[in-house]
Amino acid sequence: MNQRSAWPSRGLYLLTPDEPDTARLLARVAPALEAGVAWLQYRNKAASTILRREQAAALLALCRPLDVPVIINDDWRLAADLGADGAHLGAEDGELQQARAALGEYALLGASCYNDFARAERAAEQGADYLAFGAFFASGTKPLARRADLSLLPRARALGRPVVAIGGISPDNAPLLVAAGADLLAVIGAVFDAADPAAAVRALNDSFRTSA
Ligand SMILES: Cc1ncc(COP(=O)(O)OP(=O)(O)O)c(N)n1
Ligand SMILES: Cc1ncsc1CCOP(=O)(O)O
Ligand SMILES: [Mg+2]
Repeated sequence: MNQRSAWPSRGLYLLTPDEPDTARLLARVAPALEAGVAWLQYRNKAASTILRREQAAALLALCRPLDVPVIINDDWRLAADLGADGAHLGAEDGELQQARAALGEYALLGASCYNDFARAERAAEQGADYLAFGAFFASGTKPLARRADLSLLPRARALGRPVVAIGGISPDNAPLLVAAGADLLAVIGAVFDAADPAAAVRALNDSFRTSA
């Protein structure tokens, strides 16, 4: 798509749930997008290679007209093949420099930094566009996720990249994270398990207005 500087660097970073049915995935994501999402990550830890390709392509088609960037979790090769807007790499997901070479200078590349500031410094040096920390709270989606301390967020701002917080984020605890320095809140369950996902998106977005 276009230049990453054109995308917002503050707001809700919505991650998809492990939804096996592509039509239903789109039907679940669309109202959330309407309610206001800064970035979307395609994440499906249960899908086959074929299904991930189908779902990622379908989400790209949905998001393009809305100018919402689509970032592919785990698999920068799939992101490159589909011309997605970026990729998110954790500790097991390959090298940032290889992803950059494949995806180009305008791709949004994210790195999981867990609770590890030194890892964030290295990721920034290696070209990550944003740095993700967490889990800050108990996550129903990923119960065994490493936990992170809130004190990382103000420190991470010094690295000069958007700071993403993840893990058990809800409208109740979101203002804490924003006040501590998170630029983007990465969320799955609080939106997709909510009775009214669009209302949950609006409530999460409110935390950027109520916090300093
Ligand atoms: C924005 C964001 N932050 C962290 C993660 C977690 O990445 P990873 O540690 O590779 O774990 P999985 O998501 O692959 O289970 C993420 N996906 N997005
Ligand atoms: C992928 C990931 N990494 C740390 S927690 C988590 C899951 C986030 O989902 P939820 O918002 O439902 O806790
Ligand atoms: Mg991963």
